Amino acid sequence: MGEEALSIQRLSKRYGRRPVLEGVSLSVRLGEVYALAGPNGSGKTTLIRLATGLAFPTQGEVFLLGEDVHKTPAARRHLGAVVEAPAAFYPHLTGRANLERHAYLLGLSRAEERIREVLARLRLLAVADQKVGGYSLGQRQRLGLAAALLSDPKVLVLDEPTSGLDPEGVELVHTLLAEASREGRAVLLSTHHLREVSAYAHRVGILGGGRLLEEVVLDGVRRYALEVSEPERARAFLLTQPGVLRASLMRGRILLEGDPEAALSALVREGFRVRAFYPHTFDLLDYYQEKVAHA
Ligand SMILES: Nc1ncnc2c1ncn2[C@@H]1O[C@H](COP(=O)(O)OP(=O)(O)OP(=O)(O)O)[C@@H](O)[C@H]1O
Repeated sequence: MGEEALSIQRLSKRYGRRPVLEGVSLSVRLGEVYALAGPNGSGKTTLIRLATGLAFPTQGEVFLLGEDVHKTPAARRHLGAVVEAPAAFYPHLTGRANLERHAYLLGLSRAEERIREVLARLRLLAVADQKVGGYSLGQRQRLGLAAALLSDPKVLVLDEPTSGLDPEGVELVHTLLAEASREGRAVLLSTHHLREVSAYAHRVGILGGGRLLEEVVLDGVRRYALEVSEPERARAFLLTQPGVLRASLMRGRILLEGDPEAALSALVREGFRVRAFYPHTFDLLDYYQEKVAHA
């Protein structure tokens, strides 16, 4: 993971007397995808708008590659963003013409090739020369993403990029996010789709009551659950075995990190009865519901 690209520091926002965000700090590195989750009204969109410099905080700062986005408007040159769904386009212009206009406003010269590239990436070439007024919600959403990528930004900020998309569109966005990460971009996005988040995000921040309740690191480590006789003794035994990195007890089961085959055969050799053995997937949705319920 690269250097810190987006840094949100002690951000607070009030509307009138009503606090919407209170002292939220987080940062996203180059190559990292950070997903914001939280119930309706928890402040995700507000945070995203503040992060892009479109709204001003009551307190706190936002830095894009070291530049304060609210004090130095030029900091936004590092940024590609979709902050409303669907993004606003001229309905009487074609998708391509909308992107040409966007490129002109961004000051991009000789943008035709780049426009073709982002249209292809978002699978919009077939409708590129049709008026946006006739686009489906999903096509409009994808055009928003194409516009966000146009300037080849280091930082992408996306408010619910998969909302309104069909399963194929959702898959396309996931691929795009994974690519963005490989290309070294930093991505901050908001989402309600927690079961999918582990497919593309490195970290998830859970917002509740205007605060960042927790950050969950999705480290991609494979874990296995073992149901075995005498779990405590089996755990202690496993910890002595080569190839076992970690073994912990979780509601009567063993949670294992390490070589699953070596662990399994060692247990059987030692005479433990293994009743079940399966990949353990961290259930972010369960975890999230528990966090939000206790917030
Ligand atoms: N311009 C505004 N003026 C007054 N209150 C606002 C304004 N914008 C947002 N709010 C309030 O701030 C709170 C947070 O809203 P926000 O849209 O950021 O939440 P969210 O987490 O994005 O919700 P959702 O999941 O529904 O998109 C809400 O209670 C909302 O009513």
